Amino acid sequence: MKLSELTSVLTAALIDGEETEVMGLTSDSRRVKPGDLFICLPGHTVDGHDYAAEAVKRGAAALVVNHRMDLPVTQVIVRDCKFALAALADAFYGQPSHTMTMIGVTGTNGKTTTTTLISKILNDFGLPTGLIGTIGMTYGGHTYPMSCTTPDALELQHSLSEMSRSGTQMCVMEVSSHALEQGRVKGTHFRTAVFTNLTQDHLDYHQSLQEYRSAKGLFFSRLGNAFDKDPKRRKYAVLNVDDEASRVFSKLTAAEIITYGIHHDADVRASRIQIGAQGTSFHVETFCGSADIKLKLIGNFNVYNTLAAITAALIEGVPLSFIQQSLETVSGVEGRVESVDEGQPYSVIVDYAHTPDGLENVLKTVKEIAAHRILTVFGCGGDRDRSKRPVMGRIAAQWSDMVFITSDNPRSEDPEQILKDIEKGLIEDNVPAERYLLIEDRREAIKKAIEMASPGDVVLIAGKGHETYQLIGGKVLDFDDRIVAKEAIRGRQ
Ligand SMILES: CC(=O)N[C@H]1[C@@H](OP(=O)(O)OP(=O)(O)OC[C@H]2O[C@@H](n3ccc(=O)[nH]c3=O)[C@H](O)[C@@H]2O)O[C@H](CO)[C@@H](O)[C@@H]1O[C@H](C)C(=O)N[C@@H](C)C(=O)N[C@H](CCC(=O)O)C(=O)O
Ligand SMILES: Nc1ncnc2c1ncn2[C@@H]1O[C@H](COP(=O)(O)OP(=O)(O)OP(=O)(O)O)[C@@H](O)[C@H]1O
Ligand SMILES: N[C@H](CCC[C@H](N)C(=O)O)C(=O)O
Ligand SMILES: [Mg+2]
Repeated sequence: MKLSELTSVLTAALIDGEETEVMGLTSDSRRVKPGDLFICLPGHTVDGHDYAAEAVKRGAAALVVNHRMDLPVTQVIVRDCKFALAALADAFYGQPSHTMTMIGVTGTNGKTTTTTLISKILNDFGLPTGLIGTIGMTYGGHTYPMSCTTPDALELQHSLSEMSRSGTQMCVMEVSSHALEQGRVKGTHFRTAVFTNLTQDHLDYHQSLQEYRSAKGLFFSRLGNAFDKDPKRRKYAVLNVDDEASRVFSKLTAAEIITYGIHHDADVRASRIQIGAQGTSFHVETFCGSADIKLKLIGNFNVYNTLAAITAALIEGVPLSFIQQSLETVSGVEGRVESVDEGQPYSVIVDYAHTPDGLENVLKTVKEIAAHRILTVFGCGGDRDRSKRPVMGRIAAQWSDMVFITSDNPRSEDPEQILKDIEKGLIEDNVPAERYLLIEDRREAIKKAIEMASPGDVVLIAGKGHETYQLIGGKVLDFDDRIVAKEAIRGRQ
């Protein structure tokens, strides 16, 4: 593609240098191939401008910069390189989000679950639907790994173009607060933006809960308009009425607002909720009739995730009776309240709860189904929100009979210190020392919990869900809670 053709999407750009052919786009100097356009991004750790010379050495055909650099290549000078990246990626890959119907889901918890439910319903309905999120990217029956829950604009637009080329008509994706703040989804045209909930997380990155909420709010303020001559271009904001952040988001958006919830009046509202060890049932009243929903998923929080999915599917014109049937056949979401069953007389559940609210919700659910004691194994990620550690410690102790505090991706931090940060919450709450153990090695912690389980007990292993690794120092070690738990159960038998 000619540079001038590509940069025509940038209104206020100054081109300094000769016309050139652009073979590819990249914002990482280590990945530059001859003929690439290198976009210099100011990051949180380093500034991409400092790597422009390396990019040129590797054969970059031109640079996108926010100030002219003393380098012998054509330069596109823009005010905002991140905006330019999003606009150029969208144009270079042929505006793939315009060729598919895009549904995005944001919120602290429930994004993976809700996106999985929406894509299941739409695929069952015969609409080929792709999925992008924490577990990876799925379309056409294959799953591909992704770098982040929400990939950066380049990886995203490239992935969307592949998806679209394969005949995928719709795409459901998780939209993280990091992505919104960094403009990773700028240039992606969503029809529907879904909000699950907002509770504490990522306070390492966003300075306060207000800033975190503002980042989420960007999804709704950027969404677009409810009124368009073409019904396909109308925008919808699907909001959880029981979460107070929805009131803020409803004021930010020009899209049509459709609400769901349990405790307040909503367009899609659940009642008569029954939660059991085998599944959940509830009645739903919607703007398209009512139905009784039966799920194999357990937990009150999954009622919310399901209501969000029902609302998004109704917007796409899927009949409620069809949605009801499709939901009945959802077997579960990988690593979310997933049972590890080796025929043992106690239950073992692996879950991805890694926030205070997530942990409290899953523990409340376990409490409802546990015949006897609850033994919880969990930790907190290194290089992530430190303030959530004692809070999660307190919650774990409040809802469990025995707590095993252990490692969950310590990354560059000292694992022992993370365990101590969690323990502070238990000490402040005067939790007796015999009710918890600090075991740095996660394998040992899981083994110990399983050894201590009696018939009727539930061992909850939280935080890593579907993850198949443990990040320690700079190392990525193989680790899967489900496999380790199975080995421990078999070892005990
Ligand atoms: C905090 C955060 O989000 N960081 C992301 C950010 O990194 P950064 O700003 O530090 O980038 P940087 O290292 O300063 O580099 C700046 C620029 O220089 C370039 N560079 C850098 C070095 C070099 O040698 N050459 C070079 O060209 C880089 O490619 C980049 O373009 O931009 C990078 C490129 O897009 C991301 O990979 C990186 O995500 C890191 C890996 C990460 O861990 N992110 C997590 C926190 C995250 O995004 N999580 C959310 C999920 C959260 C949730 O909802 O639970 C997600 O969406 O996954
Ligand atoms: N609606 C919800 N409200 C509160 N907690 C939830 C909700 N849905 C799921 N959870 C809990 O949070 C955990 C993570 O769920 P899920 O993976 O769906 O969330 P996510 O938002 O995608 O997380 P991430 O930010 O890591 O991508 C689950 O294992 C469960 O314990
Ligand atoms: N998307 C979340 C996942 C956390 C999962 C947990 N296992 C951890 O590593 O902290 C994050 O990046 O903060
Ligand atoms: Mg997720």
